[in-house]
Amino acid sequence: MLDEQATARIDLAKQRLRARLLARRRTALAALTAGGAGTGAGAGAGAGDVGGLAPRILALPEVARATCVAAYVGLPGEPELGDLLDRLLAAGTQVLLPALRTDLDLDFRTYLGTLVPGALGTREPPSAAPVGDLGLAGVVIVPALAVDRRGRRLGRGGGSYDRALVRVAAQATVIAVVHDQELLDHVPTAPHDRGVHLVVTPSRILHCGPDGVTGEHPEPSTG
Ligand SMILES: Nc1nc2c(c(=O)[nH]1)N(C=O)[C@@H](CNc1ccc(C(=O)N[C@@H](CCC(=O)O)C(=O)O)cc1)CN2
Ligand SMILES: Nc1ncnc2c1ncn2[C@@H]1O[C@H](COP(=O)(O)OP(=O)(O)OP(=O)(O)O)[C@@H](O)[C@H]1O
Repeated sequence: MLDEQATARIDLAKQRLRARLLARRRTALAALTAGGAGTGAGAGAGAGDVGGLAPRILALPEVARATCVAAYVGLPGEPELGDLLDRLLAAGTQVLLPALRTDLDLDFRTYLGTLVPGALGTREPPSAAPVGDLGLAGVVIVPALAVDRRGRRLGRGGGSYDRALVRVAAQATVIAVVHDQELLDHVPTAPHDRGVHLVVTPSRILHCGPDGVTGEHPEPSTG
């Protein structure tokens, strides 16, 4: 266990980093909007990610073989996921999406093609959509503000995903999606923070382990 001072130091480091990363996303989004590129499908518009990450995520073997994938609906400033959710559905994959509860914990509901507005600017399956069991997802795709090469993840600060990821099966693959410049050398984390196995950016796919990157596509020397 960390003492109170150590925990406070980590929290402060996270808060500062979060503020910097969110400011950068806002600036990039403003520049994109000012440039007339539009805001994508109304959510998830990200600087320069035209076309989205869907094809590369769908081509991952872990995703291709999963019968149930938990994902999320993009928010403005996040990397553009394109039509990932609908393509998963079309492939016959069960898709679970988060619905934000008032305590900031997440329910996961089955995506059946419709979304309604949720809290804090999110969009979620309607409340009538069947609740899904996150423990049955073979792949869990999570949003992040930053990730490091060991798979340590910084979220928006609600602890939503830290709590949700506790419910994920041990053998599931957790994938974080960030912009290239949000792949950092070090992300401050506390013991409760849950790491990720794979990081997808608009130009790279990294496999992370406790000692750092264990594999990369494309290989750095060939890229
Ligand atoms: N795409 C996506 N979905 C997600 C998350 C996320 O980070 N990204 N979350 C990760 O945990 C949860 C939602 N948590 C959130 C936490 C804060 C804000 C937020 O700061 N929103 C803006 C706009 C608010 C509004 O429009 O009302 C803000 O408060 O300034 C949004 C979602 C679940 N779904
Ligand atoms: N498993 C948990 N159960 C209860 N509270 C938790 C849990 N994990 C984290 N928290 C609390 O949530 C708050 C935010 O945590 P943290 O800064 O790690 O969020 P984050 O990982 O950046 O955000 P998120 O998980 O929402 O993407 C902290 O006060 C933390 O104590």
